[in-house]
Amino acid sequence: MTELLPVAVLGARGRMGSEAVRAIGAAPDLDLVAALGSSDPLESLVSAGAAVVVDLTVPEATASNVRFLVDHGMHAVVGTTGWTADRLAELEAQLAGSPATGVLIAPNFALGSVLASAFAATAARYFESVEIIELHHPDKVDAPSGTAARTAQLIASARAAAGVPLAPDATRDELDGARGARVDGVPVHSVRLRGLTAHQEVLLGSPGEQLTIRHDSYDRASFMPGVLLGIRSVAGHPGLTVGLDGYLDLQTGGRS
Ligand SMILES: NC(=O)C1=CN([C@@H]2O[C@H](COP(=O)(O)OP(=O)(O)OC[C@H]3O[C@@H](n4cnc5c(N)ncnc54)[C@H](O)[C@@H]3O)[C@@H](O)[C@H]2O)C=CC1
Ligand SMILES: O=C(O)C1=N[C@H](C(=O)O)C[C@H](O)C1
Repeated sequence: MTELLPVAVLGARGRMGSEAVRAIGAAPDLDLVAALGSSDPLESLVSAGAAVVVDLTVPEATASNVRFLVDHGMHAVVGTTGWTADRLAELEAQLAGSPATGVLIAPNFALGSVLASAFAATAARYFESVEIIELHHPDKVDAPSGTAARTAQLIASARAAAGVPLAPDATRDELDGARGARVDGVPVHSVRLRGLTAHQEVLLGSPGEQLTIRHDSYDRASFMPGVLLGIRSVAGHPGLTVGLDGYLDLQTGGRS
């Protein structure tokens, strides 16, 4: 008989955490050994024997949670937002002392979203203007979304590598926030609306044409295949991986 992989969830009673608990419970190769809420001690992960821990908590808690996991040699699959460049650098430094441990920081687990961000970064090299609109449920505590921030970073670095200048913008007189937040120079606009789940549009414009790359998560079920892929793959990817695309082959499968 093959051994089951012992998995724990942090934030297990939240919107994403409860969905992850269900998905892990239904997976024949995984064993849910702990499901922790905000007042449960992290030490119980050690006694439960968790090998992989999924963090779906809040931006204020996730960095210290992951620090604890790496300290205890547990692999981490993190969907929580709030991972600034400084926090990622600190985590990388910690992982250097724990070379067998894998951490996946995935701003978005939905395959369509990962693909949409990759398509947007490719397209952004060829268009004069680019802006992002992210749209979410109004219970979300952070803005802009982690996905939008990551997409903007991918777009900015693809444009910089291709020598594309900053998008033109003649705005001189602006009500604060009217042009959105700038993430690596890319304007990001956040909408919070009851009825929505998680949605994003990347608008790309050049003289006489526009391309819109849109992704919609209508249900948190959309994130679960990515969560399970992360759980099953993280031990095979020691060190830090940012973005589920790090575990996927996004090359086209076509023949030339
Ligand atoms: N990567 C992805 O695909 C996705 C990421 N998210 C992100 O996941 C995070 C959670 O989102 P939701 O589930 O919608 O939020 P939520 O507010 O429904 O759930 C968060 C849960 O974490 C708990 N919590 C807070 N601190 C904790 C701690 N120290 N230890 C254990 N539990 C703790 C809270 O009590 C709550 O139950 C957010 O950062 C969100 O942006 C959300 C959806 C998809
Ligand atoms: O809070 C959410 O709901 C989501 N958070 C993530 C983000 O901030 O990008 C992923 C997805 O957009 C849903």
